[in-house]
Amino acid sequence: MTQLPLLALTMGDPCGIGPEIAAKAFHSPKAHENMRPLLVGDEATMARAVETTGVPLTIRTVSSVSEARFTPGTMDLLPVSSLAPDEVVPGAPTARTGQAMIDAITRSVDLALSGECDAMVTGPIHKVAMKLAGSEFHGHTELIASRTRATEFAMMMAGDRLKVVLVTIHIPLQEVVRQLTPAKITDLISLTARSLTERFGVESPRIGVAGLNPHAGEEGLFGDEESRLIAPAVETARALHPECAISDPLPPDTVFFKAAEGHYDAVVCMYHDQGLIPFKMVHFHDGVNTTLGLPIIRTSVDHGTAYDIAWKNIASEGSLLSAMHMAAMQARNRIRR
Ligand SMILES: NC(=O)C1=CN([C@@H]2O[C@H](COP(=O)(O)OP(=O)(O)OC[C@H]3O[C@@H](n4cnc5c(N)ncnc54)[C@H](O)[C@@H]3O)[C@@H](O)[C@H]2O)C=CC1
Ligand SMILES: NCC(=O)COP(=O)(O)O
Repeated sequence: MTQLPLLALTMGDPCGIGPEIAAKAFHSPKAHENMRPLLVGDEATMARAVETTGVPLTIRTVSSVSEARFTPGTMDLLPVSSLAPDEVVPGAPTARTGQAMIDAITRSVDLALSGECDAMVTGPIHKVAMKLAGSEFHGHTELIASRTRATEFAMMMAGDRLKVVLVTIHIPLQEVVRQLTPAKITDLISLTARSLTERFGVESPRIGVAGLNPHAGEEGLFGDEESRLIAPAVETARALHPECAISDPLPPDTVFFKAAEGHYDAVVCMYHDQGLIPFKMVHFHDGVNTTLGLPIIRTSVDHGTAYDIAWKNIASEGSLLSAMHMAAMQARNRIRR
């Protein structure tokens, strides 16, 4: 990469806060520090977002990436949909608004796969809107993995103090134990180790592994998943990654504060909220969601569509700016290696 990393940003669900935070982020001087952002989305929706937020930003539509100029004060926008203003009602997604947000994602994936951009950064989408548009996928992670033909992928939530990676993602709690296997846990630890090195530049990763049960099972008194599933997975992962320090299954109530104090580069978590509750307590306004294991770089905001405050000019663009900077950082690390 001879130039600054080029990022394709999706506007997210038009009925949520995505367009507003994109307008605010593009207006921020931080959006042009060491990167070149291009918005992929809907022109009329973005024009309304600029008006709603009151940011002095000129929208410049382009028909290809090569036409973008990346001038501060200007948003280069590659249109992929043409929603009429009255089609976008805050908090009320339709099949058409859902399709518009999906089209922005798929176009950005294709730009990243073809090398026309160096990374993609996604705005928040609503899972119901995906369903209304007829998508078979629950969220970005599954859609992007399918389009890039990735078979081994994972959700990492990343911030300066805490990084968590999830063995299981969007499934009911009662399914979690059924879906945990030593092979799945080993693969996830292994993907975390490789990604910390390749994407984050950590040469000898220190990985904390959370247990599942209170007190990590308390020697079998409160459950045996630690000894039966997690400890064997850790042993295999240690043999595969002698360069890493991988913990035993640790009590989940203390592993996160130790990680936030710098003892671990990432914590492997057994289920969604085990990782996301401590993560959002620490990093709600600057945290990033990034997908590991893809052939492209993808980061995202850590929050959702916030329908309750959509189009009210309240939403913070902090997480989106962090996601942009993390995408640029990963793109630079990939080139360096
Ligand atoms: N990256 C993505 O696309 C994500 C999408 N989602 C999806 O978003 C939808 C709504 O999810 P919820 O659980 O309601 O979470 P949410 O993050 O949309 O909202 C939770 C609370 O945080 C507030 N909030 C969220 N983002 C904010 C921001 N930037 N500034 C200020 N306040 C903010 C909201 O107003 C609300 O009170 C769901 O469909 C969920 O699956 C959730 C997380 C990430
Ligand atoms: N809890 C994170 C979340 O729901 C985001 O999912 P995705 O759209 O990034 O797959």
